[in-house]
Amino acid sequence: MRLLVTGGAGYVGSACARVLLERGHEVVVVDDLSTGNRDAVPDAATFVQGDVAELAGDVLGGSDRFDGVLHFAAQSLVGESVVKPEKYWQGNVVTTLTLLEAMRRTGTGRLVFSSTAATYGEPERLPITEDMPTRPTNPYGATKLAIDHAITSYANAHDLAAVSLRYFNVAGAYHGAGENRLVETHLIPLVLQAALGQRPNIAVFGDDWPTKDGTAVRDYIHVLDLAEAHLLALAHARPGSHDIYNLGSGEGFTVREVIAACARVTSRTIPVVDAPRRAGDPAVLVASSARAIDELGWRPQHTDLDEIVADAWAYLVELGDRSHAAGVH
Ligand SMILES: NC(=O)c1ccc[n+]([C@@H]2O[C@H](COP(=O)([O-])OP(=O)(O)OC[C@H]3O[C@@H](n4cnc5c(N)ncnc54)[C@H](O)[C@@H]3O)[C@@H](O)[C@H]2O)c1
Ligand SMILES: O=c1ccn([C@@H]2O[C@H](COP(=O)(O)OP(=O)(O)O[C@H]3O[C@H](CO)[C@H](O)[C@H](O)[C@H]3O)[C@@H](O)[C@H]2O)c(=O)[nH]1
Repeated sequence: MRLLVTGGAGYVGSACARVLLERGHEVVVVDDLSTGNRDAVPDAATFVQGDVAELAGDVLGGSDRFDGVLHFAAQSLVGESVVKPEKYWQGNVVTTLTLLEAMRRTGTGRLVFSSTAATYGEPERLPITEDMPTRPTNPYGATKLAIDHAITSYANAHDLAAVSLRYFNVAGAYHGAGENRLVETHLIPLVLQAALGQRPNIAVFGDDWPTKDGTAVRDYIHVLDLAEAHLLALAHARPGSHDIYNLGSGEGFTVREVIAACARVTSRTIPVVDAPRRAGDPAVLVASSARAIDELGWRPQHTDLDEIVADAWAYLVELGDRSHAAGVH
């Protein structure tokens, strides 16, 4: 297929672009490099630098038709979304509505959208299934939920073939695609940067959550397993239908367990400090991926936390001075 990958210079988008190319697809990446890196875009992809909201019409309307779009481009930091919600409503909802219109006008019929566990908010029970209430606890999750609703109505009214993948916490690395953001807020890369001495310590946000050690629980999914799910979703998408799938490894780890895994894998001492809870964070998020396993035939292969951390560590070590964090203290 000939595919538009928005956000293909970012962490997840660049890993998926690699896997799509490996399977023989043609990939055009549109990315404004606001949080992504030019050198993360695979050489075999065509790269167009700029804002999806401005470029989607022109790119999709070009002489060669696209078979589909994988839409990764987004603002995606929970904490930032609480203090700058306007950036999230504009950058996520308005941008995606523009993309959906460009797809409709150009007859581009297939969409795989990066939704999130953050659409559910604080779950009533665990693991989280797709039929549970969606009550986001932060603007980031609210914007992704609004987009999911918009996609459903485009599928119903305009025959869009759409799949939303609700990722839980993505981690690990694949062939040069890993987490290297200018402003890093995600737990595993921050802990590993502390292990490398690029940061003085890791702050644990809250030790009074209702969990086994008082720190928040998340479900970490390997970026390569996630990429495989995108390929399956592309093949599965049917006109007039919008299917939603949770994607996680199905096991929850506390922040302290993640730090312990990082210490094991790196054999380094990781200085830890306690800090207040982060605004907008739910206590526990653990996925049921049963629907993706049943309907997409998804088989996650890299669910072991130490393996996930080891891949992230190998990426960071190989990155060396090219890491944005190398100069940060
Ligand atoms: N990383 C996770 O744990 C996680 C979990 C759930 C969902 N997601 C979703 O997955 C997607 C990818 O996340 P990521 O972690 O790779 O983030 P990222 O910040 O590494 O990548 C996002 C990419 O999109 C680009 N971008 C943003 N807005 C753009 C715009 N308007 N036009 C063009 N390019 C734009 C950025 O430059 C960046 O390269 C996001 O939609 C995010 O909400 C991520
Ligand atoms: O320095 C830090 C960073 C994070 N945490 C904690 O570690 C856990 C994981 O935090 P991340 O920032 O790594 O990830 P989030 O769970 O906040 O969010 C991630 O997963 C969500 C879905 O679960 C979203 O989709 C979002 O895009 C993605 O960033 C949270 O409890 C957070 O409070 C710390 O204690 N210290």
